[in-house]
Amino acid sequence: MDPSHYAIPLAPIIFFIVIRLVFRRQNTLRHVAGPPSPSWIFGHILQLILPPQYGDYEFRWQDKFGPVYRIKGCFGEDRLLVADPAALQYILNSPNFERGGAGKEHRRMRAALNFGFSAAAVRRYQAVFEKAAEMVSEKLEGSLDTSTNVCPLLSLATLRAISEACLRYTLEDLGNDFVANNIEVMRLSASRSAPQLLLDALSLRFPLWLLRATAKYLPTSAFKAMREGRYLAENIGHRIIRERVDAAHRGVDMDDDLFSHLLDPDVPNNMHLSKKEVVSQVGLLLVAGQDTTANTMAYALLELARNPEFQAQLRNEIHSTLGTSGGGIAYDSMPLLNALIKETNRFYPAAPLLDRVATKDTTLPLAQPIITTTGEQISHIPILKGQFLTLGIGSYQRLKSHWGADAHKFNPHRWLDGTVNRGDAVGIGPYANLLSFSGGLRTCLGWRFSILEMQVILSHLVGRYSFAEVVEETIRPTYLNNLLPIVQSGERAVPLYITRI
Ligand code: HEM
Repeated sequence: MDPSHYAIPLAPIIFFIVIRLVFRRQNTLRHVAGPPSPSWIFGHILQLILPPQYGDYEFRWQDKFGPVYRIKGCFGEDRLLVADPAALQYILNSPNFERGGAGKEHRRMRAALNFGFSAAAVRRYQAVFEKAAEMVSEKLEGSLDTSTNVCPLLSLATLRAISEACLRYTLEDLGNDFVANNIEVMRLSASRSAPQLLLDALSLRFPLWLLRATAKYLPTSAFKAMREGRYLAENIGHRIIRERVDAAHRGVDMDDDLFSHLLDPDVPNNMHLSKKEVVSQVGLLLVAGQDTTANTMAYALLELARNPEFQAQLRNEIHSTLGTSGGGIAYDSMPLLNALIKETNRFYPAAPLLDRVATKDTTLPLAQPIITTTGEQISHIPILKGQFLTLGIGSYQRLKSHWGADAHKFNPHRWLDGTVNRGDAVGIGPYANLLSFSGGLRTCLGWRFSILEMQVILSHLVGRYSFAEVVEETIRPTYLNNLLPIVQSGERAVPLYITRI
């Protein structure tokens, strides 16, 4: 690729960064301890985002400096890496920190979308998840007793589940172009080139509007596939609107469907979305809910393959529960299944790093005081408006103080033997004191959806098949927008030997 292709889109970004650096205020983080910076241009960003395996540096820094420390962003910028539970709790629940996007608009969108993600709404999707699980097992039948990459199958299942539950569309309704492009986006997300990764690292620093404007013109294949994906998702959005409006005119009852609700003229004003906003929700839902859940399930199957004893115990639990349930399965009452799902979310959070920027001067409370480089012990850190913070969700979920001395080990038993139920943890996040689904004002809307989907699909698969590791493959959890399982070839894959029970 000719480097001049990047020059035009990068010029405004560099200009923006230089202006910010020139006009920055006195740094309140200068006495917070942290690792020495390896480079002025990249700071710690490459070590944080692109280590050989996710967490290689981050977890060592946490051991040395504690759950809050200073790192360098690009071009000498100071950033705070935060994994302290009280500080995370404060940031996630405070309007003084944003991720981008207007607060009021965001609250309105959440209120509108929440209709499709309440506990009652999600219970109604169980049959959809069961059909998605059936689809995976039908496809597996063709590749038993050989090494099979479960990632694409699980991605197709989660795409199908969101589409059927939220849009009332089958995969065929989404169209071949959409499904083929979706597979391409998934493939490219695991094989981005160094300039694309650098751009990602840089993009943490500039506002969303500038990123969007720039991304429009980037000539890389990943951005092209993403643009195509957005275009196709918008077409689906327009089609949904046409069909729902038409159905409403014909007096057809759309039966509590999310998108009919979003388009209902009688919904209260504070939840009303314009047609343009409704269209944009289609792409958001398909992207937010597909690979996050698919990768989490792939990691769960991988860990079961590594631990045949736990796998056999879980299979017994599944068989005995399915045998006695008479159809209405109480997934929440299956201790081993839920311990597996919790531990997988703890160990492999789909979004291990989240970024926030302070919208006001404020003070960050700490659960665990820190010693500054001047030897002072502090339990609060002043934060200036405009300060970037990186929320170390992955690091928080490895705190020995919270999860036990073996926090760096995958061990579902910690959820069964009382290690994490001592009651001294700060109540944080929507699920099991984990922050995999974020928390506070931007808590994942689909967390209940995702948990039930995983419960249904994993118990269906583990009940029918046995999973074994492909020993010659090394799988590296790698942070490429999502925590992806990457094999030696650079592909996103969890290859497993699968046999019928
Ligand atoms: C294992 C599965 C999942 C994980 C780990 C996950 C994680 C997350 C995280 C961390 C965020 C917040 C990002 C931030 O604070 O910057 C988020 C937001 C969101 N998620 Fe999920 N998610 C999962 C599944 C789903 C599913 C299945 C759906 C929908 C069907 C969904 C829909 C959303 C939406 C709409 C938002 C935006 C919420 C907002 O901005 O207020 N997610 N998710």
